[in-house]
Amino acid sequence: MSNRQGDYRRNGGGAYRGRSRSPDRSRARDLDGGDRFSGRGGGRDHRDDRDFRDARESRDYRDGRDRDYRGNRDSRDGKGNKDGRDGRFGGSRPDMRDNRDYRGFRDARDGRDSRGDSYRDSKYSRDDRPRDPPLSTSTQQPEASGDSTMDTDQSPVPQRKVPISLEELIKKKEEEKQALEKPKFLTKEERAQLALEKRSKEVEEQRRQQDLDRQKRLEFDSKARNEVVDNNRYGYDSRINARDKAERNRAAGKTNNQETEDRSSVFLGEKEVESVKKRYMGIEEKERKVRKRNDKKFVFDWNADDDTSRDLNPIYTHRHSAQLFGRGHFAGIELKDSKTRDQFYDKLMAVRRSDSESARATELDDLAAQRERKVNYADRHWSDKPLDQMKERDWRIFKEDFNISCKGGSIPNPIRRWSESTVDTRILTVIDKVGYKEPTPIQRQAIPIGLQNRDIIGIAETGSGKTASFLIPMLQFIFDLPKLNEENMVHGPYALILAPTRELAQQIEQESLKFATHLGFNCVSIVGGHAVEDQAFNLRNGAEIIIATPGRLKDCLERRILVLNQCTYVVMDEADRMIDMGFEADVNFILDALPVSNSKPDTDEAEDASKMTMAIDDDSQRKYRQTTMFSATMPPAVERLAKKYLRRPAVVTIGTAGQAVETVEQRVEMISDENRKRNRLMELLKGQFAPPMIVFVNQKKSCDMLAKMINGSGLRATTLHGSKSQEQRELALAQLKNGKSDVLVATDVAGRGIDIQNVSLVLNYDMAKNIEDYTHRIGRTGRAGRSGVAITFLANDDTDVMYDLKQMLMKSTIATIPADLRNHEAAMTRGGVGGRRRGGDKF
Ligand SMILES: Nc1ncnc2c1ncn2[C@@H]1O[C@H](COP(=O)(O)OP(=O)(O)OP(=O)(O)O)[C@@H](O)[C@H]1O
Repeated sequence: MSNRQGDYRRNGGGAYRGRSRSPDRSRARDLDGGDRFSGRGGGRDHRDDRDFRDARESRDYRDGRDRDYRGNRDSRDGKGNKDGRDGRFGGSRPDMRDNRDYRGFRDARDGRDSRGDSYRDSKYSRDDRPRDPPLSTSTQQPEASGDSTMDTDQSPVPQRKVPISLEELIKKKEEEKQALEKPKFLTKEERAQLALEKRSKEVEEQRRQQDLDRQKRLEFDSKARNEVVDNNRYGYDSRINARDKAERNRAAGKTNNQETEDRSSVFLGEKEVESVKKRYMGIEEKERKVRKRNDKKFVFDWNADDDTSRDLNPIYTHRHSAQLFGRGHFAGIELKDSKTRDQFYDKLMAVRRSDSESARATELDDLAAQRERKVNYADRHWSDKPLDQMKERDWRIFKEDFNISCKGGSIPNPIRRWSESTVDTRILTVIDKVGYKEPTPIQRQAIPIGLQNRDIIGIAETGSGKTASFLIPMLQFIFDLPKLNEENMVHGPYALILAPTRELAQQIEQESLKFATHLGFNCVSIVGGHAVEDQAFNLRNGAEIIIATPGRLKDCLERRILVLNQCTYVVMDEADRMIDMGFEADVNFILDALPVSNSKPDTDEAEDASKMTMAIDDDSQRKYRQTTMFSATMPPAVERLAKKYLRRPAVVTIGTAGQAVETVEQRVEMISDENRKRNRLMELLKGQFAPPMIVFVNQKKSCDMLAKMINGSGLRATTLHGSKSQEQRELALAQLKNGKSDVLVATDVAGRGIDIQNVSLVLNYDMAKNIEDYTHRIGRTGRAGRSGVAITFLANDDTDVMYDLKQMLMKSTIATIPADLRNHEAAMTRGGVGGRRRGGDKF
């Protein structure tokens, strides 16, 4: 055993060498173990002793944290432990590292000294294994040693503390430093412990800081209190007192709310307190006003007492109100008013003035009064002024009063009364006889224009007297022409009036006859439904005025029954309707049959009244042809006709073009079901309305059917539509006019121009196909200033016209729009059929 030990010892200092030379793993363990053994058994060997001490220290160290570290390191990256570098296990051979790894892992797991394990792993048996030296001392000897030196040092050596060398100390420190720098593995408990310590330190620091702050605040408060004593004389004491009081209250156990109220009342006004409460305490809110559909137009979200500005600021309680009197005066101040207020000064001045000064003052007063009289005179209403004193401003006001608007150059002033017009007195006499006291608006403006021989487009609401507005200038025009005789009557009439329907043509004839018979003029109507021969017979004596429907007139012209060689005055009544009915070609044919020698030039001369009223040439009395168009509606389709045949026309519009007359109350009922319509029709006809009444339908067969039904109910009904004979049509109208019928059931044939007195109700059993026809239909009532009612049954199919109808009802002040129509999808946007613009006005 000693030999073996000796062998080992000889190899002791060269552990590395021995290991490197021994690839065998078991041998390496032997060498390793031997090396360690000899090192410890070095006894007095200086180095060995140190080694021993190191080993002891190392063991102590290992028992502590290093063991964990080592175990961790070993198990983590498989590298050799620190002891290996000391040479005790040394070497970098992989086999050895494996061995160390295993040991390190086990150490970490068991928490035992790895050295013992190394011994166990060595080839030494239990008996041969050297004993561990006691930890407390370094003097114990190894159990065996093959070294002679050891043998000689058998006697106990007095213990001597050898100071550690400087190099080793540095090395040791270096190692410790490295160890500290390396990452340390901490158990969960240790980490928790560290976190607790850290937190407690933070809490401690916070408390310390709070104490410091509190201390500072107390110091500040006491300092401020001292200052407040000085400030009392400046009035700050009340605020401080309030705060003190609040503190006292708090001390006395008052509630927070009471306290806040007390404080608020000191600093804030009542309103402010309320608003603060509302903001922070959620005080109950006033209910917000919900605006109802039928409420007044302007509804505000606030009440008058919601205005807090008055209460908050005394400045606003006595507001200054601007003293402005009357508009139109300089700086808004009326001199008259200020004069009366200055009477005091006037009296004072009168007392103080000398005689000469008083005389001068009187003179000045007279001048002022004179000036005032002049101003007052000039400011008179147009109705108080003679014609020659009418100013431009007066005419403007006059036109505004009658809703007259004109387009075109050199438009003459309107007529205020019949006597002021330049119309022949014989005509005026007839006007008086007919009973037209005052001219209607369209007559006021269209007659003077017509008298200037200007072309006119006249647009005025239904029943507004358009017939007379073209008839009167026409009569005047004919007056200036040579009397019709045997010679010139073969050249045809002087004037031609075209109308879309026979009824309208005949009605115009009757109206014309009122005037013409008195004036000695002859009027003849040429309409369909009557024998051409009869009409030719009527023309045997010639006629100054012919009223015709385009179709029959064309027929007559083609058959040479009539010629238009001297026709110089042309009227197209309801021109839009003629085009609608497809008469445009016929109208063109007729107008082309007029002589071209007297057509007006398309220059500014056409607007020159002096030139247009004169004869074209000196040797004859021929005049320029005058062409006019009149209707209540004037859609753009008429523009083509107007452009071709009218020269520089003056466009006169009364009110808004296409608008229904304001005297008609329009009502709409949404009914689609036929049975309901019939029931409602009977209910209305037998209700509040007095005869005559007119019911409009869209189909001829509906006319007869409804008339039968109405007749069955006890009312007397008659019908008017295109399939009736002319006699039946005329009879129907005559019966309604003379009261033999109560109800006229008609198609649109009766929609235009038919003038029956006192029609109380127009009922659109079927809605008209377009808004123009609707306007004319409802215009059969409320004529010549009288009032009437128009009721329309609107079906869901009438989508094409809903938008225009809604717009028309909205414009009227006395119309009611049902919710069904107001909210109907088709009433929201313009519909229209075939791209045609509805209700438009080009002129
Ligand atoms: N100045 C007037 N004073 C009183 N009544 C008048 C006046 N002018 C016309 N009238 C009467 O007013 C009614 C309507 O006149 P007229 O038929 O000419 O109207 P309108 O505008 O042509 O109507 P519509 O557009 O329906 O054809 C007639 O009965 C007519 O006698």
